[in-house]
Amino acid sequence: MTSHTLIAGNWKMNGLLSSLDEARAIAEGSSDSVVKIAVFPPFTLLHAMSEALGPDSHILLGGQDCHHEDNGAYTGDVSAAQLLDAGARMVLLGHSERRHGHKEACELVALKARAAVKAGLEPLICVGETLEQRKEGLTHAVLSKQLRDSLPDDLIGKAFHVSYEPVWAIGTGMIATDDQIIDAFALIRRVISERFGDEFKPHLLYGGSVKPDNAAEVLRLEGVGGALVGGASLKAADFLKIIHSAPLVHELKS
Ligand SMILES: O=C[C@H](O)COP(=O)(O)O
Repeated sequence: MTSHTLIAGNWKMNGLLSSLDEARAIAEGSSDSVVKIAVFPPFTLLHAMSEALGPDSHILLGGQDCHHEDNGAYTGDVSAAQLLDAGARMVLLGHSERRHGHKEACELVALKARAAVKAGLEPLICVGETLEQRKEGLTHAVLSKQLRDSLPDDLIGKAFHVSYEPVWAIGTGMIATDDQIIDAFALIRRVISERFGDEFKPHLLYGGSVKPDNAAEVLRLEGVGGALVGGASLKAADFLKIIHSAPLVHELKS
């Protein structure tokens, strides 16, 4: 069974209205690609980007986080329904910059995932170990716990994606080795199929220092269904090179 490769760009806290030109250039430069493409701009650009790309754009937009409640007195937060209203179809959850920077626990990520699917968004849930945890031989234990506790039962039968992002590979230029990625993906596939059944095969992405010059190698690895790209998604020229180096489809392994 095959699925379209998903290349997702996380702009993090980068981008002003003037950056919409990059989004337009990404759309124009990938109009003939069947690779699934997603961009996660900051909240401030979501609606403007949706308008700039138009209602029939092949670029899927997503929020970088959402609150777990539908609405209420949560200053500074954004609900899943508000993301949808602004043009999002997806939402990033459990990114390590939130798990570590904002001390978000797995249980909170699970509540957010529940709110996301309830609103009709596809969650892209991130998991990954720190360098210390890897050195201590805890990678499998950490990934298993994050997957077990961050993925609610509400995801059963819903479209969602998981990205393996070793924390030490994010923004460092130090991409994980092929063996490390293959090993982590085998574990992630096993935990997800134990939890949701063999039939269920979400997109599994790799994230962490994916660049135009290493994307093709990562994306050809067994079971890698796409990439979550940070820094190299900010410039259309770089992001397009990654999109064009991706296989159009990949095998879904059980
Ligand atoms: O969400 C994206 C990841 O954090 C990867 O970021 P990076 O490509 O800048 O290393």
